Amino acid sequence: MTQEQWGQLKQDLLKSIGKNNYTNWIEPLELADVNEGVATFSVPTSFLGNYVSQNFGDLILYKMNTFAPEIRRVQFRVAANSAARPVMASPAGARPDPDGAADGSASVARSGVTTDAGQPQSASDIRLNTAPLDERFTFDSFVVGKPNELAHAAARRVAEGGPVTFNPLFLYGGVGLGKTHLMHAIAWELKQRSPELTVLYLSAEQFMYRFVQALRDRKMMDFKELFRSVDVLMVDDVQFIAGKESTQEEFFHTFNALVDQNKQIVISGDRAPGEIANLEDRIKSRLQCGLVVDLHPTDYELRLGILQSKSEHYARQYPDLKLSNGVLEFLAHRISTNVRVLEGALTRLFAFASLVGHEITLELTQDCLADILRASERKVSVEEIQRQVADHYNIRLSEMIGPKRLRAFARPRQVAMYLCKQMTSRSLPEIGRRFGGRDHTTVMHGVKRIEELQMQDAQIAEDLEILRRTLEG
Ligand SMILES: Nc1ncnc2c1ncn2[C@@H]1O[C@H](COP(=O)(O)OP(=O)(O)OP(=O)(O)O)[C@@H](O)[C@H]1O
Repeated sequence: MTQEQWGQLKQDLLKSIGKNNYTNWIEPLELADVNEGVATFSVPTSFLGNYVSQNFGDLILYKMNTFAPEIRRVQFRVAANSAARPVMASPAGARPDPDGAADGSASVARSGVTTDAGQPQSASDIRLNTAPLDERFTFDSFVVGKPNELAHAAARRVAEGGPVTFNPLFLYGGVGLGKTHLMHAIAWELKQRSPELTVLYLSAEQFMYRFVQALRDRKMMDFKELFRSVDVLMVDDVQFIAGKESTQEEFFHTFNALVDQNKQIVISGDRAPGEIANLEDRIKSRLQCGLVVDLHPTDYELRLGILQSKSEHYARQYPDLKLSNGVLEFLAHRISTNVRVLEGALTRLFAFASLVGHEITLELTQDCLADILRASERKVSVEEIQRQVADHYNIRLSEMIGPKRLRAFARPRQVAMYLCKQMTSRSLPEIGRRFGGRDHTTVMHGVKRIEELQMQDAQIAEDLEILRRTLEG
């Protein structure tokens, strides 16, 4: 593998991974040596090497193999003239610079956002496994609704910078409701508005990992200096330190030192501070000193908003794909677990539809997401739907299921069929059977008719909304 070939390969990588990734991660690499099937790259910082190894290692190896099939492995070494020093001995070495700049300074990183992913190390010369902030997690991409509006407003307030009004900001909520997203959004915004600030974002697990490492390497002074010299400290998933006494102790001192200096702290947890078991009382009370805000479980409107926003993104990515009316509504109704699951469902749906080159219809959605839908299925039965709809329209159950085609019965019947299709995972033939043994094409026609009507007829749209809410309990 020659330097010239590596040059060509870099151009190839630029096309595959985009300019930003290329500039941040590939440009700083130098091909140092290829020996006995191992290609060694020299990197300016251990962070960069570790990140590239994890995220692009396979791709680089794959592409190298097109020139040099004998290469079996790629590895990354911190350049001898760079600071190949323990990360904690020199905080700047721990700086995962999203701009990809080589870091040669020995003081605490300024104008940078420092992040840690908290995974174990993968190479002996790389002390910390760090990761940049997720580019997707910004305020722009965060959809605001009733359940998260307070948390969002508080996060915005902190992200504006300026005098610290509440310290700490404590964000909590269940799995996948946007805590990490908001933390990253604050960090991005601060970085943009006040590049001179040092913002340190890390998980509580990573805090512990660094602490333990510092103890082991007798670098506690450096550790303390790093954590006490930041302008903004953000610690994700604080519940992790529960039950870990020495880490709690150190966290407590760090916390106090920063509050004394009037530095902003943002913490997230999976529950309110007072409810985290095995967390020292003095820490609980410190965490409650500022503003504690809750990300509530999503409601239908928020889920729909998030789906709409994400599907706009996919529409740009897959411009030829059509999305039928009612699909997003269906998903927002049926998947109420958390946003992560909702996002995963949409990603799979678009990827699948683009593979088969088919419009995203309700049928395709149900096929493609059968497992997710089953897992989050509400216990609404066809019978319950029929009963509720009959009640709503003041007709008898026997009239709804019976053979009469009078409009006064037929329309409620179609509404009920539509709701069965939306709210249960029953197939069209199954639904047909439960509506007096009707054919699946009759059900399909009914479902289509209601899909059209709800766009044109406000009364039908309202009926559907009321019925859904009642059925969801
Ligand atoms: N309001 C929202 N608008 C847009 N995307 C959201 C929203 N809430 C959550 N998400 C997305 O859902 C996914 C999960 O969110 P996030 O990782 O922030 O959850 P979390 O609360 O930190 O979960 P965990 O407790 O598992 O750490 C992310 O991809 C995030 O972008």
